[in-house]
Amino acid sequence: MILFSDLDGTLLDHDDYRWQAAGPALAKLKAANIPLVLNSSKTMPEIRALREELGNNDPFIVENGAAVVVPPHALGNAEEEVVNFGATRERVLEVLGAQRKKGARFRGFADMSTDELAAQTGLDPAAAGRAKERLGTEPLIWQGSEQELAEFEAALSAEDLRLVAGGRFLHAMGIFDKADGARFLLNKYKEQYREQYGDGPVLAIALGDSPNDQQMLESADIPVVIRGVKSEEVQLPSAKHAIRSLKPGPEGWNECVLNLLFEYGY
Ligand SMILES: O=C(O)[C@@H](COP(=O)(O)O)O[C@H]1O[C@H](CO)[C@@H](O)[C@H](O)[C@H]1O
Repeated sequence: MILFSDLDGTLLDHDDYRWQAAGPALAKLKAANIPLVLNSSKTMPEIRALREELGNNDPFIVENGAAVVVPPHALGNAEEEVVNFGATRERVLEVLGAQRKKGARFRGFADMSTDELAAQTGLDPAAAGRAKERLGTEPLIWQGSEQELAEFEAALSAEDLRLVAGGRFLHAMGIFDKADGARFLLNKYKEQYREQYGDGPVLAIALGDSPNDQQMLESADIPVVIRGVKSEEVQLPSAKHAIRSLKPGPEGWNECVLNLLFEYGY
């Protein structure tokens, strides 16, 4: 069994970013040696800081799938490996700049000071600084009309970029998503398990709360939609053993993961 989890609004509370309500399920996963792959639109420095807090040593996926990081000693790697997907942030910012010149109205992380971003998100200034260290995506607040947004999306698409909605921001990025990173790691885990234990099913569970989690949820064997500000916009893949949490954020995460662990005999 492998878990892929979104962060904001899923493992972390939407407002105060705390994960502690998920403590019991996190402890049980660790005791059972089940990998927990953090898969978020957050940046590499943000996720590194959280992994340290959680004592998590598993691979992780940053910026909506812009890069996968396999740490040393995971999946047979001696050294850290970073695999990049899609466009670079320079390319994203270049296209956004050109759109702004044509009249698109938005405010992105690159336009905000650390203090402004902290005020906007409720992150403390150090954490807001880590959120600004991006490599392949640009979160933004749209300030134009719905009609202008549709035109903006079409213009990005002509440049092989797209917009994906997180809980707070729209993310301008290349043509990749959280599912690409999850599939990449799942295949690596399957190879490793085959070598260690022979052929056998590996159950992939994915937890998320927003439209930017849709593809990751669809690619999992068990999609778990955590209740949150945008979770009604997430479609449950009907052919699967899908779950919606009753409680929001880390409380819902805790309940669903404990139930699944029990159901699968852990
Ligand atoms: O768009 C958003 O609401 C969140 C979504 O993050 P998840 O993919 O849900 O972990 O991500 C952005 O905002 C966060 C602060 O609220 C930052 O920490 C992230 O770096 C940024 O991508």
